Amino acid sequence: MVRGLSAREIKAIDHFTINSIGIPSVVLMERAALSVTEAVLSEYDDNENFIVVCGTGNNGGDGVAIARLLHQSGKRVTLHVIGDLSKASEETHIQLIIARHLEMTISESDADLSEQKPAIIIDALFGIGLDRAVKDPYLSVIKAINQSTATILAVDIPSGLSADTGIVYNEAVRAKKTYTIGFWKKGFDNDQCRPFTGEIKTLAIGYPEAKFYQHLLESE
Ligand SMILES: NC(=O)C1=CN([C@@H]2O[C@H](COP(=O)(O)OP(=O)(O)OC[C@H]3O[C@@H](n4cnc5c(N)ncnc54)[C@H](O)[C@@H]3O)[C@@H](O)[C@H]2O)[C@@H](O)CC1
Ligand SMILES: [K+]
Repeated sequence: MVRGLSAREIKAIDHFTINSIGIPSVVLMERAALSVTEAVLSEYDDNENFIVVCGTGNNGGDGVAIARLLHQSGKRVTLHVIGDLSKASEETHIQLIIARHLEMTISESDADLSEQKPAIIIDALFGIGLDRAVKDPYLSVIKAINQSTATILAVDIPSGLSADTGIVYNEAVRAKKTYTIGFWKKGFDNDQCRPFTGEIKTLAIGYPEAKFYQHLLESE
């Protein structure tokens, strides 16, 4: 079994893939979105309503792209973006422009998160960039997600969980299933994270084979 990687190792592989191999960041993001959307539709295609809850980092960017792809496949998609949009990453900013051009409505509040009867909520608030306890507005959104009756699916890692330790800082999304991007996270080996990750599926998104990035991995 391939060992789980730390957030630092994955970020180094991302940087190497983008800057030394030459696969643009938004291409990786689009491939991540395509892989998650395909996996979600293969399992939950009979669902009509989706709520995608996004942060402003690249995990959020994955989420905006997933929302757009679900929208284009004819699903009813409500897209929430939580946080200061002016601080959105470059890739997430691009995804938001695309979504707006496709006339998707983008809600910046989490008001109707629990009222609506969404069949599925997709958690794209935080990914491997989470490095501290979550505060409002994210904290109340995570609680609202966990209180909903929806099926909860996490993008890359359930928001609130440390990718390195598998431990919850203070609150985390309790997902039924986690679609993790590219690599198994070191924290997933900690069984305490199972109530938050649910079943984990690792999705390939075109990272180079291990021989190209072996030199970036911390020694065992
Ligand atoms: N091109 C790329 O680099 C790719 C990135 N991917 C996605 O990008 C994610 C990593 O994205 P980012 O590194 O932008 O980080 P995240 O999107 O995980 O987090 C966003 C930002 O939140 C801040 N933050 C951390 N803890 C916080 C807290 N408790 N409260 C408020 N803000 C907090 C950090 O500054 C972090 O940059 C992965 O999990 C994955 O989903 C994938 O799409 C693969 C390709
Ligand atoms: K997430």
